[in-house]
Amino acid sequence: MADDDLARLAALVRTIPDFPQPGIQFRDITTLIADPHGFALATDLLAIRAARYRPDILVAVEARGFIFAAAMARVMGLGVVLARKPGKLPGAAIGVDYALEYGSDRLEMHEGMLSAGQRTVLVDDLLATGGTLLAAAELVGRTGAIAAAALCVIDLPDLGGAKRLADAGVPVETLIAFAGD
Ligand SMILES: O=P(O)(O)OC[C@H]1O[C@H](OP(=O)(O)OP(=O)(O)O)[C@H](O)[C@@H]1O
Ligand SMILES: Nc1ncnc2[nH]cnc12
Repeated sequence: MADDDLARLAALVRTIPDFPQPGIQFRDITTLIADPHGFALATDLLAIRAARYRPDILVAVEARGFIFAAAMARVMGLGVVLARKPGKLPGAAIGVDYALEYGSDRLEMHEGMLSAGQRTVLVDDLLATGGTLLAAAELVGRTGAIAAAALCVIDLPDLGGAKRLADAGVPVETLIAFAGD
């Protein structure tokens, strides 16, 4: 993977200060998603890395994780299980509450979507504190399936998410990082 490619991806992410609250540098990936070359490049690089973990299925985190996971799944010939924000899933679901860089939230997954021993790769757009992906990994673990890795486009390394996930036994791979916020 060329450094130029990664620099191109980083340049497509827009930074919006003080959103959603003062002091947060919001890394807006919508500008990368809207760029056809940037989106294809990010998706292809994530799919190549995800394949190394030999997943049977991808687990996508709402909302922007859905976009990347869907495109990766097409490249990889896999399906996608959705980890959704509360109250969205129509069937019986399991849920995990978690803390965010700002506030708190909950992820839910339909029961019966994963089976014991199945290998999953978790997909989201951005890793900050790691709370969201830890919650997704906990949901996967409750089903008996394996969270083999987590893949994101962006890492905010100052918030320590990669270490929290590694400590929980889930290696994280990211394409680009923004530090010093
Ligand atoms: O590593 P963490 O500290 O958990 O933060 C990362 C999460 O934050 C963002 O989503 P957000 O919670 O803003 O929700 P949204 O995708 O529904 O907008 C991002 O898309 C990740 O899912
Ligand atoms: N700084 C940030 N930018 C974009 N998404 C985020 N999710 C959590 N922290 C974020």
